[in-house]
Amino acid sequence: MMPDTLPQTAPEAAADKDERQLVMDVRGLSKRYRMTSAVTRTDKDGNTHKEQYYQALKDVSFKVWSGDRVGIMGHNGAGKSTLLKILSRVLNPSDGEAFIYGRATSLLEVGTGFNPKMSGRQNVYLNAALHGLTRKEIDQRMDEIVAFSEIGRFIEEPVETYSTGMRARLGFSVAAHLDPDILMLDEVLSVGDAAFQKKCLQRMDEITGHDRTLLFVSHSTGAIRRFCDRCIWIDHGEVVMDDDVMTVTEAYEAQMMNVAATYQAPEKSEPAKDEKKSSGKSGKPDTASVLEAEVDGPVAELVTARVLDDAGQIARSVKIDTPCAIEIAFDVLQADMRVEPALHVKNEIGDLMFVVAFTDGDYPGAINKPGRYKSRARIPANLLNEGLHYVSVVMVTADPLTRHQSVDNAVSFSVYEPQGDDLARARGRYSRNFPGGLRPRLDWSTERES
Ligand SMILES: Nc1ncnc2c1ncn2[C@@H]1O[C@H](COP(=O)(O)OP(=O)(O)OP(=O)(O)O)[C@@H](O)[C@H]1O
Repeated sequence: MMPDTLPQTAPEAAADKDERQLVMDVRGLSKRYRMTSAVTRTDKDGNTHKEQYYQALKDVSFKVWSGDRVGIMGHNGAGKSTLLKILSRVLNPSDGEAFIYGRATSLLEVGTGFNPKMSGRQNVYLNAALHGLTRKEIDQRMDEIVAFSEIGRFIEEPVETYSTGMRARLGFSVAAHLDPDILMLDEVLSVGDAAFQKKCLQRMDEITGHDRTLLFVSHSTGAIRRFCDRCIWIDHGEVVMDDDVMTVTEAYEAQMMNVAATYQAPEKSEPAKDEKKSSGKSGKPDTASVLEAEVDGPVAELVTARVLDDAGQIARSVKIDTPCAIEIAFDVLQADMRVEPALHVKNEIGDLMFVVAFTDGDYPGAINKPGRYKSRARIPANLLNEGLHYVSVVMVTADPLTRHQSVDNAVSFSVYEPQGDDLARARGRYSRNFPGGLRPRLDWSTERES
């Protein structure tokens, strides 16, 4: 069993990290679920075996210090919710311990703890009291909790009449006003409507800004980057990485989503890899009216491609409000063939976002000499939407437009939105996820006319 309140002076509590207080000490947590019937499971090495028990967590250990904003991510069924349930004391571990030194509030507890027959208001009293607030403290916060939840007059109705979203809104509202030292949230952003998400996020900012601690379970690298500074990656019940948020989310995207910011042409003797198919006369171009090459021998060949950030460093992830560049090196192999590269940019579900033709007026290839050329195309800040982007490189010659080589998904990168100035990031006051492939920031000017 986990202590409800804290041993305030655990040995580790004195051994602060950067002078900060230890607020959570998770030691060797394991969880085995007993299955009602034996099931066949496939482990991460691809071996299948029959099991009566399912090991959802294996020897999970980590420490959290005050002010840490920890994202917990992993594939479906990785064990994230199981971990959060144990930390929220909704579930007992099979092995190990989790000490919490501070007042922890979990949306899980608050939301699932509602009594369906009681009104929203009664549930607020009940839940807030269960978390140690006095009647006077609850009275002081009640209006704010109700207003924040946007439940309106339904606050007097029984919770069983609420939609899932309303329940989640009230749950978050109570959790967020309990003044917790540690706030634990499980995909809160996926429930409730999108406008409410923004309020939750702002509130998370407010309440995590003052040395409060956040544990946030999510599938979304974007959400974790926005709200966390550290990330724990759980895979098949085990911690595979625990580091700063960019290091972990980039590694996650590289492994789980094949994001790769560099491309190197295969050795001549090797066939091209499937996922980065290099095609000459075969393969379909993304645009119509491009002729296939009819000349003898290769005309041009992509040698390397890289995604670079604003500082010229290789980048697998790029902030939405900073420019980046696609840099390619290519060989022109025949004289008098004015080779020009083009870029095709797709989003993570494979929709073509746009094609960029070659527009470098100073291109030395205009003199038609064979040789190696290096070219950079700069993608402006505030153009792409959040999410993954895959860049294919195509080598063409004009008149008639002929495609000589196309390297599908040569490089990829993710665009993410950190916290900060919404007006500078084309977000304005729009709280939802932006639909559409692009998210340009246009210059608006407004005058009063009457
Ligand atoms: N009560 C239960 N009995 C048996 N197995 C369970 C039970 N609860 C969860 N599991 C199993 O434990 C594993 C981990 O589940 P958990 O919900 O913690 O994963 P998760 O990482 O939160 O997944 P998701 O991202 O899909 O929500 C899953 O394989 C799940 O099927």
